[in-house]
Amino acid sequence: MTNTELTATSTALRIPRPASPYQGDIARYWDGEARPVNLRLGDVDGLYHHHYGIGEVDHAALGDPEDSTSEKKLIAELHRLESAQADVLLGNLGEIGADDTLVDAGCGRGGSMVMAHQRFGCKVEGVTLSAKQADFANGRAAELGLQDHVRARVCNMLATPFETGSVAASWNNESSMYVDLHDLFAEHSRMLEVGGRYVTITGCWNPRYGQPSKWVSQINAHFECNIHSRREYMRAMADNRLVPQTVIDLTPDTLPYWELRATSSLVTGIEEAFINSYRDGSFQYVLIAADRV
Ligand SMILES: C[S@@+](CC[C@H](N)C(=O)[O-])C[C@H]1O[C@@H](n2cnc3c(N)ncnc32)[C@H](O)[C@@H]1O
Ligand SMILES: CC(C)=CCC/C(C)=C/COP(=O)(O)OP(=O)(O)O
Ligand SMILES: [Mg+2]
Repeated sequence: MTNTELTATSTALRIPRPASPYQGDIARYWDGEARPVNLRLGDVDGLYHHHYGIGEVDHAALGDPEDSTSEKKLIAELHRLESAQADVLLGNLGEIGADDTLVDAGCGRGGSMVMAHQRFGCKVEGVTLSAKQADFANGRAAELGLQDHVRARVCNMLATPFETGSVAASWNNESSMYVDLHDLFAEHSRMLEVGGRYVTITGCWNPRYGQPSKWVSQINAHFECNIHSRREYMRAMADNRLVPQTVIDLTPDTLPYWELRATSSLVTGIEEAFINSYRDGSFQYVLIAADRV
């Protein structure tokens, strides 16, 4: 059964059959996801993210914690830090023209895709396992009048429909912990043009710690994902003609986001695991930008 064959029950919706039982679980997970920490932040300006934030907290913007508007200000500040994260990723894609095509692998509700189009004026194609997310992202694109430039579809990022060598730049924003990295980078390498750019922002376990810590295991269980080590990223890129140009340890930049989030009413229970693993060095938040050679 290939990725493009359709299930009997979902033919009307043209949803491809998941490539594995695991991918079926992940599709169901994201179809059912509706955490206020994601929806209320997205409601701030209509950019819906499923990634975390970076940068210094603007304490002046938070105002007086006793004030009746303090929760609203806190939500706006967390959202600003999440959009700042996407801005940093997009800033590492290199020179992108309006005629280029970009691919967001594991696009979620599409916030980064809209930001990419607004920044470069180009076409942005996203893939997600979740039909609900793809519908949501396409709905937002239509509301913004961007349906000709921003499109999400239900598709396995390991077997995309994009032509070989047709993509100027592609990325994974907190979505590479759901797949085998060799398979993932082989597919990015295939779709990217020679000289094209690949960028990921991801959490990875630190080989210096030894093995995944209990906090990393807790994050894996919480999201049903499988966090890779930093070494695995480097090896799998090297094996697939992706040569790192920039590696940034964003761990110190993401801690303020987590410390702020831990004080909000929108906590989900996973904050302690991120804060402790970033502090004990067992887990790192990194950006890797690589050229397709
Ligand atoms: C944590 S969310 C990140 C969403 C988005 N990148 C963002 O920054 O808002 C993870 C995403 O990866 C997607 N995903 C996981 N495995 C996938 C696969 N094999 N193919 C396509 N998408 C996948 C999920 O459907 C989900 O949209
Ligand atoms: C850095 C790592 C390990 C990320 C794991 C992938 C993931 C679930 C990201 C955030 O999604 P989300 O925005 O839906 O999560 P939350 O509800 O916690 O904000
Ligand atoms: Mg979130």
